[in-house]
Parts: sequence; structure tokens; C-alpha cells
Amino acid sequence: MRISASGRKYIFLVNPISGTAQKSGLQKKLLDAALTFGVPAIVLPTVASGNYKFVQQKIEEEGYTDVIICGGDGTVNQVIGSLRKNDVNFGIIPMGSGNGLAFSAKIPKTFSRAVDLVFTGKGAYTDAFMVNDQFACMLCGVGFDAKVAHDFANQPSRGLLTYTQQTFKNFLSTGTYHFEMQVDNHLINTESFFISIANSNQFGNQFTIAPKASLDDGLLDIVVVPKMSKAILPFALIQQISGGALTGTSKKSKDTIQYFQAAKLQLKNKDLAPLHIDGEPKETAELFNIKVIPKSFRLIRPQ
Ligand SMILES: Nc1ncnc2c1ncn2[C@@H]1O[C@H](COP(=O)(O)OP(=O)(O)OP(=O)(O)O)[C@@H](O)[C@H]1O
Repeated sequence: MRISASGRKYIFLVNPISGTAQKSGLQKKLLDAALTFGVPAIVLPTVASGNYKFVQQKIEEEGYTDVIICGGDGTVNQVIGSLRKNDVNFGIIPMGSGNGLAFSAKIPKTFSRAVDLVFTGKGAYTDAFMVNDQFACMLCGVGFDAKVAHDFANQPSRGLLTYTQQTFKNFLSTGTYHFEMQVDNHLINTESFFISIANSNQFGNQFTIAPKASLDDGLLDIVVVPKMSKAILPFALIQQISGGALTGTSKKSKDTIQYFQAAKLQLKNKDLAPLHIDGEPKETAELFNIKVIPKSFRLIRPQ
């Protein structure tokens, strides 16, 4: 395979089932774009197992420099989690249901603009984090949002509409869970609907649960949504997503969302609330040790 003037060589990984976007003809569009930019490229399907040893081998043996993920956050998690120790740039063409990391990184929604960016942009160091021994790059959560992620994964269709339906269904039935959190020198006991721990500012679809989050500040944004009346909850969430200010770890008053930042925390999950990592349902645990990995990987994003 030839070498481009830029020295870059691309592998596109396409998830055939993510989101609702039609993927027929995608391979040709990607290869045509690569030709236009004078860059060698191949297109491969993603794998449900998340085992990307075959891509790692290609990178090491054939000198690929850029791995571009055409899918959503679950695919982004699996690909970057597997290949982050390789010296490559990662790019995202947002084709998932939520696209939280892509939108947080200001990667364009429009296909042609996202494609232009992966060929013309540079990789910028981006934080990730570990949830016990599992890799995360966008956001993890315990409680209500994780129950939605579990139910969403069991639906026959994906996309925003299915996600919204599952959110409303769970909103009606959800209860609260007890947690104990150790952050810096503070011990927080809370009964909450959910706790989000975020590197990206959002769940996806611009639902910015952690509006102050930065992808490269070496910090995680922690949002605790405590027990409150379900009549108030939607308004508290709207206030949070439209620019919730950091409150610190000390609880100011009942019925308010707590929002603070830390590089690590320990979370006791007393009621075994469900867990999601980057929007994917995961087996829960009684104890989570959560720690940021500063500058974990390079993501092609507007700078
Ligand atoms: N070839 C494949 N066949 C079936 N499933 C796959 C394949 N490749 C990846 N997957 C799985 O598809 C699931 C969903 O992918 P992804 O997260 O990209 O889409 P999404 O859930 O629609 O979007 P988002 O996470 O942004 O909401 C992931 O669990 C991933 O492991």
C-alpha cells in the first residue's frame, strides 16, 4: 500500500448495527474520501466481542497511524480501550444513538464534515478513566441512567427515539439507591436516583449532565442526583444541563443536585444499583474505585 504525503494511513472501523443511520454505501464513501485526500485507507467491520487484536496486529505490522470509529459510544469504548496503548490517533464519525464523546469533543454531526475533520485534523491528548478494572472514556453511571442503558440494550431498535422511550418508561418506575462516596477527605452518604461520573460533558444528544466537564483537565465531573419529588426532578435536571454550577462536596440543601470534580473516588454501592460504562450495560459491584487516566489517548477533534 502506498504512503501518503502526510505519512498517515487510516483504518476505518464501521459498526453495522449502531444508531439508526443507513450504512450501505458507507465503505465506498469512506474510500472515495480517502482517495480525495490522497491517503491510504481500509475499511473493516467492528466486532461485537470488542476483541481488536486483529486491528492491533495490522497497526504494528502495516504501520497504520489513524483508527477511525464509525459508530457510537459503546464502539468508541471498545476500540479505544483495546488500542489506546498503540501510537495512533483515534477519530470518530458519529453514527451511534447518543455519540456523547464525539459531541463533547465538538466533532461535527454531519457526515461530510466529520470525514473532513478526520483527514485534516490532529490528535489531541484526551483523558479517560478506569472503573475498577474497566476502561471508560465518556461517562459512567449507577442507578436510573444505568437501568435505562440496560433496558435500551435489550430493545430490537436503537437510536434516540428508543432511548427516549426507555427513559420515560424508567422515570415512572424508578426508585432511589443508597451510596457512600469517599472523595478527597469527604465522606458523602446519599440516597439518590443516580450518580454520573463524567469525562465528557454529556450522556449524548447534547444532554449535558456535566456542563463544566473538560476532556483534558485531568479531572472527573461527579453529579449526584438525590432523592427528591418526581415533580421537581425534571426541572432540577433541566437546570443542571443548561449550565449547572459546581456546588462542591458539602451538601447545601435537600433537593439540589450536587456537582463537583475530583481525580479519583471510591463509591460504595449499598443497594447494588445497576451500572453503565459509556452507555453500555455492565455487571454491577458493591464497590467501585474510579480514577482518571490523564492524557490517555489522542482524539482527532477541533482545537
Ligand atoms: N459487528 C457487530 N455486530 C453486532 N454488534 C456489534 C458489532 N460491532 C460492535 N457491536 C456492538 O454494538 C453495540 C452498540 O454500539 P454503539 O454503542 O456504537 O451504538 P449505539 O448504542 O447505538 O450508540 P451510543 O453508544 O452512542 O448510544 C456495542 O455494544 C458494540 O459492542
